Amino acid sequence: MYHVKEAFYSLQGEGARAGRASVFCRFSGCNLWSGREADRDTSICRFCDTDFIGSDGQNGGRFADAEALAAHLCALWPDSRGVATPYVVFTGGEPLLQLDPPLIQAMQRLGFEVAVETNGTLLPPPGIDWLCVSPKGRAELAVDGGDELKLVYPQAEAPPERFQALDFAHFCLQPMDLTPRGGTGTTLDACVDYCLAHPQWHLSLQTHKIAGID
Ligand SMILES: C[S@@+](CC[C@H](N)C(=O)[O-])C[C@H]1O[C@@H](n2cnc3c(N)ncnc32)[C@H](O)[C@@H]1O
Ligand SMILES: Nc1nc2[nH]cc(C(=O)O)c2c(=O)[nH]1
Ligand code: SF4
Ligand SMILES: [Mg+2]
Repeated sequence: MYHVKEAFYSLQGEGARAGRASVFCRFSGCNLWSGREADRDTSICRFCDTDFIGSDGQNGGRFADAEALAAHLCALWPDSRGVATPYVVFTGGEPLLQLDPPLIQAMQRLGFEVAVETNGTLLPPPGIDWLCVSPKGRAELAVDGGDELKLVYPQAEAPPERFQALDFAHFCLQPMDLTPRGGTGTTLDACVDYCLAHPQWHLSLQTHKIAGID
């Protein structure tokens, strides 16, 4: 059984593939935070901008098997008449608590490229087409390579230097949105300064928030 908080069609807002049309599947639950505000300040990950509790969001629900969830997600992709490869982004919550080879293969049989956004604490199943890892300072990293390392910056316990020699094709620095913790704005200026001083790192803005889309 897969537990899905919500699913929607939008543009990938972040990272090296920002701007690409994508079906998002947001799984319920995370291993680094319960999702309850009362637990935020004592959790391993404390800056999360996402509600991933339950399965009550848009197009959310519980799905008995990979075929049922794959068909549900496929129906969110527009008729692109073969000119654009369908793209699904599995996120959460922590998607690697639930994503398995049958679901990856079911999406690929339907013609989708499969992307994942993970906190990097769990080993990914085989077959993922685009792996984005976003390390969290208080959590041990279990993944040492992938397509994209997307670090939310700054995190006192996760300086970029710790990750720069890992086996990733893209290194992205993403400003921390401070509003989930009751602040205002983002840490954009600090990210700009770091990327200027360390050209290995590319700036990743959360462009969906700028565009006002999901
Ligand atoms: C909500 S997480 C879900 C996937 C996975 N649990 C993870 O952490 O990568 C999706 C992405 O949003 C990033 N993110 C979460 N809260 C953020 C914030 N306050 N500001 C900027 N990025 C944030 C995460 O680091 C991750 O790259
Ligand atoms: N548009 C959009 N792009 C995203 N990229 C990663 C997201 C996530 O929450 O994992 C996300 C999201 O929530 N919305
Ligand atoms: S690991 Fe990801 S989903 Fe979990 S609390 Fe942190 S940012 Fe949110
Ligand atoms: Mg998001």
